[in-house]
Amino acid sequence: QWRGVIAEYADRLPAHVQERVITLGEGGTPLVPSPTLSQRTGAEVFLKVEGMNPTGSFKDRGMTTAMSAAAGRGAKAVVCASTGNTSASAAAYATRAGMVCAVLVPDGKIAMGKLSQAIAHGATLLQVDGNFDDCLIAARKLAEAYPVELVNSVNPDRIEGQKTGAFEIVDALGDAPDIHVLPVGNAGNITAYWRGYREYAGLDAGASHAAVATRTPIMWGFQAAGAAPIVQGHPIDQPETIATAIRIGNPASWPQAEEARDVSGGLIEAVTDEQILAAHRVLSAEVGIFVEPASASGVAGLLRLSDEGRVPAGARIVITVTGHGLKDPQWALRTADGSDVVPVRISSDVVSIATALGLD
Ligand SMILES: Cc1ncc(COP(=O)(O)O)c(/C=C/C(=O)C(=O)O)c1O
Repeated sequence: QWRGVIAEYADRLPAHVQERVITLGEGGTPLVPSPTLSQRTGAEVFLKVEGMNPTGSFKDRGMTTAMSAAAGRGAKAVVCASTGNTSASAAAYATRAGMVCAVLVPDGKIAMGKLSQAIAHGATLLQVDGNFDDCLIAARKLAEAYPVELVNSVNPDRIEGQKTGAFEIVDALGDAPDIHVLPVGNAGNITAYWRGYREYAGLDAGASHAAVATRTPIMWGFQAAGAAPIVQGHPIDQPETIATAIRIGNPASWPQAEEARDVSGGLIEAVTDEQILAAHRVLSAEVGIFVEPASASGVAGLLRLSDEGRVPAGARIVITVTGHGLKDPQWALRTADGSDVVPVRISSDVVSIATALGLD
């Protein structure tokens, strides 16, 4: 029985998250080989399916540690800014911890699934007149001025929890992959994976443990073209993308993301909304995995680099797909040209149904 991220990796996590463990059984997510993407790219491609966490995204890895640390300090309330998944996760884990949860989200830019989760778990949700970056500034000021703990990925305990995704991949494959691919929004996750891979290779804080991996991977991060500050080299005041989870113009972990890119010999590039939606459809229609649009950004990037002949043949590649498709299901109900897919309405007689199914 998987015991959750803190119990499974206790010797690799700080003591202050272990005094009062708040867990919903997060982590231990599937690492699924993808013959479809392997054939398309000439590499050996695996998907780390983080939509299989308790609240449907990778955020749970960092929320168990951040909420446990807050509980250990006797906190009674937490706050976060969010494009949606952090708020869904914070609301669930705050409920588990018996704490009050306030979430600040960009007005009208949160996917319905995530909104319903935050409400279902009883969070106080404020739709702020501004974008995610404005929400994060407000949340940081609130936590400084009032007795509420900030659980965004600027909180180091979030990064500590999220690094366990890298541990699980090495534990499953026997070593680090050649290349790790993932979306980049606020850049906490690329920071966390890079930390996890380095520690498992016996570097940094991992130097006090026996190395599990013989190497670290090359890190490939992808931003949405309309929200690509790291790619452009400057903050984006009005970030725009249908991938609302990564609609972020001024990443909180910007320097750390650049360090992961540069030290690993990797890259951070942009993919268009069209490429993201095409990858989203490849995943659901050919691979069998349903993700929310932002989560397909890494697959979109890998497919583009493959088309450009930039994917090393035979490379072992892991792509983190970060959130479940149920978070933002509208994108499965639209065709490529944006028209709505309406399920066929039909009478109940079996002949009509057989005809509609092309069976007769
Ligand atoms: C599905 C999904 N995929 C990728 C990202 C980008 O990860 P980071 O680069 O670590 O920010 C997010 C981020 C969401 C939030 O930032 C939030 O929920 O406030 C996400 O929900």
